[in-house]
Amino acid sequence: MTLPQPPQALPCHFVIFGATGDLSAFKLLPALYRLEAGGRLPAGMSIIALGRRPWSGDEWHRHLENSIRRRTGEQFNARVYRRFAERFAYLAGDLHDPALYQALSDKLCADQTCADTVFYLSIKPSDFGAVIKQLELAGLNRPRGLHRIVVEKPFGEDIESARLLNRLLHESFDEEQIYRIDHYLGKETVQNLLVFRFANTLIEPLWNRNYIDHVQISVAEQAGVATRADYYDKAGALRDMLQNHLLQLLTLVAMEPPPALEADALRDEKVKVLRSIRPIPEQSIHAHAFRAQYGAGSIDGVAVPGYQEEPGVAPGSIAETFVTAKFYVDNWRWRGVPFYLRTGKRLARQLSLIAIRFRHPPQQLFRETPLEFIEPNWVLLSLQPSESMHIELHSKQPGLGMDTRVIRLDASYRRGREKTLEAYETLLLDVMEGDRSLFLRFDEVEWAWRVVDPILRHWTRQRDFIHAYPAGSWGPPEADRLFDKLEQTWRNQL
Ligand SMILES: NC(=O)C1=CN([C@@H]2O[C@H](COP(=O)(O)OP(=O)(O)OC[C@H]3O[C@@H](n4cnc5c(N)ncnc54)[C@H](OP(=O)(O)O)[C@@H]3O)[C@@H](O)[C@H]2O)C=CC1
Ligand SMILES: O=C1O[C@H](COP(=O)(O)O)[C@@H](O)[C@H](O)[C@H]1O
Repeated sequence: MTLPQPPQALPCHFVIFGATGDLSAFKLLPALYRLEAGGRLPAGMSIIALGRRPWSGDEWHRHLENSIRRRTGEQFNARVYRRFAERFAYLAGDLHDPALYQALSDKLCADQTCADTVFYLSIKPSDFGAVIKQLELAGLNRPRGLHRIVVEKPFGEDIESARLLNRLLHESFDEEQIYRIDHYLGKETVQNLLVFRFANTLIEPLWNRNYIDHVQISVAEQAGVATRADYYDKAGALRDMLQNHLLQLLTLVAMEPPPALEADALRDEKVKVLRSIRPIPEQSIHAHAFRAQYGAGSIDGVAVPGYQEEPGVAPGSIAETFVTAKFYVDNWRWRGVPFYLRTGKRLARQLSLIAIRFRHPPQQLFRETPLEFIEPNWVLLSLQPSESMHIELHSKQPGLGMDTRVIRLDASYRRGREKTLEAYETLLLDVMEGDRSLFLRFDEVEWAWRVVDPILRHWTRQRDFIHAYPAGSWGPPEADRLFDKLEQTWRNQL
């Protein structure tokens, strides 16, 4: 799946904006540590962590060590950690303040021979523009063509701001320097979806409206908003998850086989899917999208506060922590097949699952059992916590009668203790090696905004109401109104 890329030198510096935040603590720093442990970080590359907190170097290093220990547990290796920690310097400051960029420039330019830098924007989207402008004003984007900039999702806050952001980026960086990241594309389970579909002649002929009743894509989290309200309260689940991760999954389920497993060929096919999604008319948003916010409840028997009580959440906030939406891909393969997408925080269980439900057989062979009562076939692609793939079929129960039971074929791709790289390890390595294959092209982002923009506009007008669900549930039952048929219900387990 890798396109030949122009050779790019390994970077000398890796700069993280938002290094004190959640993404950094839980995903970026542990991924960099694992790359260090695997001997994959460029020798001599320094890592500059930028945060708002006025921390000393020691305070930063305590935070760094805690983050790594928390994620590595018994795998923590003190020798590797020492080598890793030596790469870091912490710079405190406000990212709107030119003084921060002066201090950064002093650090980066101290060694005149070593220039190539990765700038990683692990901050809220409304701050992306300010950082890009300040980098330009401080001359840190020069010489043009040299550095790389990684921009987290959501890329913008709606279609217009995404276009503006893209224009702004191109004023300072060439397209080859820009890495629009969606870490779901770095997950092996997600990449395996393409292999499952396009390397098996058994599957592909059934993968269409003639055999598939509907598709469900769920990303359910048990975690709440934690310390991320500064970002999340303005984003909400639609921008945070659905516009990017879930729509990317939808495109991979629905796309046509590309002419080659090459980055741009894949992107072209994904864009075709996004372009084929039927626009939701403003007057029927309520039948296609649903939002809600968690209230107090309990997760695994432990009481947890509601969203409104979380630190940093604005009083009376109507940010959605749960969203479900129904889309139709109006093309020859999929017309009439609903794609149900759902994601939420503080749900009953962590479950990221693509569940494909097949149609009932056309003939009622088992006279006592009406067709609607026969369990349909499912293909279940579980992304996490279990990384597995199952196909549910019917088989005869042993005995004299003709009773059937559901059997499951295990099509999981990982055997035993086989290890894989985590998404951020793969993607950070790609950035350092200059490989943009798994990163988004702007038209993908733009078309994805086109899909969700009508929902955002409608919700902005309805600023006064949001449904509620207790933490630890599967969301409000009212959300089921999106299903086209009574027999369609969410699949909440593998
Ligand atoms: N958390 C996750 O699991 C994932 C997050 N992302 C994306 O990563 C980005 C960041 O999210 P997340 O880490 O969760 O958000 P957080 O709110 O946890 O972190 C935001 C970071 O930005 C810094 N910051 C905010 N305002 C300023 C400012 N004015 N000056 C300097 N620094 C500032 C904060 O510094 P300080 O804390 O010191 O105030 C903090 O380091 C978002 O785009 C999100 O979509 C993507 C994938 C997963
Ligand atoms: O992008 C984000 O993703 C995480 C979930 O990522 P996962 O790899 O653990 O599934 C989500 O918690 C976060 O809100 C969002 O910003």
